[in-house]
Amino acid sequence: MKKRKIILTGGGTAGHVSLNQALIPEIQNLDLDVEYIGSKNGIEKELIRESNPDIPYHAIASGKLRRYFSMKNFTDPFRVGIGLIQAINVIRKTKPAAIFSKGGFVSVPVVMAGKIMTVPVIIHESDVSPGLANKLAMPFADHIFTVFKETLKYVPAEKSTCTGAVIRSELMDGSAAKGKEICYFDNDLPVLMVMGGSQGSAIINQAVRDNLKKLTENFSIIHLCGKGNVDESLSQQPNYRQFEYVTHELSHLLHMTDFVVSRAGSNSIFEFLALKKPMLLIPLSVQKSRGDQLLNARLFEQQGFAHVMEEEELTSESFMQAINRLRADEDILVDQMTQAEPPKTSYEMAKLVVAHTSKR
Ligand SMILES: CC(=O)N[C@H]1[C@@H](OP(=O)(O)OP(=O)(O)OC[C@H]2O[C@@H](n3ccc(=O)[nH]c3=O)[C@H](O)[C@@H]2O)O[C@H](CO)[C@@H](O)[C@@H]1O
Repeated sequence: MKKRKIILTGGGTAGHVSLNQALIPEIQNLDLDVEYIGSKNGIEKELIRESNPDIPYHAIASGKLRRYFSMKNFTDPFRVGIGLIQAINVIRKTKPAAIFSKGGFVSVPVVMAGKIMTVPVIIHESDVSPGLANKLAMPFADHIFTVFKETLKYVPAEKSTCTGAVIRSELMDGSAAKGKEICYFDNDLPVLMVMGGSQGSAIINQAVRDNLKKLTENFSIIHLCGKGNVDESLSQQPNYRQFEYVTHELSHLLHMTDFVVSRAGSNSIFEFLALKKPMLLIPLSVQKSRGDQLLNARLFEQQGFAHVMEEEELTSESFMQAINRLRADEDILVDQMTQAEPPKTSYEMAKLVVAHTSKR
């Protein structure tokens, strides 16, 4: 008998893809097929091809929805229109039982196409405040899942559920010994991981490199610095390893990590929470974003899971002070994190998604 199928969509940054990557094998285990709609050149194409090469990937045209002036603002609506027609064609051919959208610009025409073709649409919002793409998609959605309960005040309550965070199961199964093999650190210093979100953060990279001598006297540093941001002149620096972006290695690196400095993207911070890593969060500022990371970070701080430093407060000196304070508060932070509600597994989340599919 032909299996029912779910179309997943989402892209632009890894934060809009990583949940989908985790859900794909679980949905397959629940005996449904999965196909993906993403953009032609976005990070989702690369990530899905690498983690789930067995599923069909349909590339559609997508336009960015900018809040600022750009000449592309005049051409991108046409691209969104083309994307909509392409998504309708994919849905017509594949006849999915549901569409699950993780957000990002490419997901908007897919969600609209789902509504037009009367396919149940579920959207997922990871941040406290919904992103622009999800805001546009909400009227077309049958159901909305949120990670934070605080998000329920920004979304239509009658069709929304707070599910809590979902953690990729492989992240829980890392090995510190394998992490040590990857980094070949030759000391017993505590390990500090620096992650500037999936794309790296110029301002955090600078703060680390400005303080590298002092930092490496006290820590071994794993620096996830983003594509194109490796500084080759530092490749021989003792106790310091740089990576543009890591995939399957991440679980091992996290298991050997004692402290984290990070942006405050929703997926990352819940991963650190699940693994009980004391974290210093430096969220993207309101000047550069809608302020979603600031809200995520402040909620973590209020619950005693994290320390927060705003970009505007970041100097070489304040950075070192904040790291020393993080180290001093290790036990208090770990204790609070131990009391946090455990995250959902990808399997539990996949079951929730499948429960919203149609019978066709
Ligand atoms: C600039 C921007 O738009 N940022 C948004 C984006 O962030 P971003 O894409 O950085 O998203 P998150 O921090 O939520 O997730 C990043 C994911 O990438 C993974 N990872 C990261 C580095 C690495 O080397 N390897 C790796 O696997 C992390 O483990 C995590 O699962 O989506 C988040 C979730 O909607 C938002 O909160 C952010 O505001």
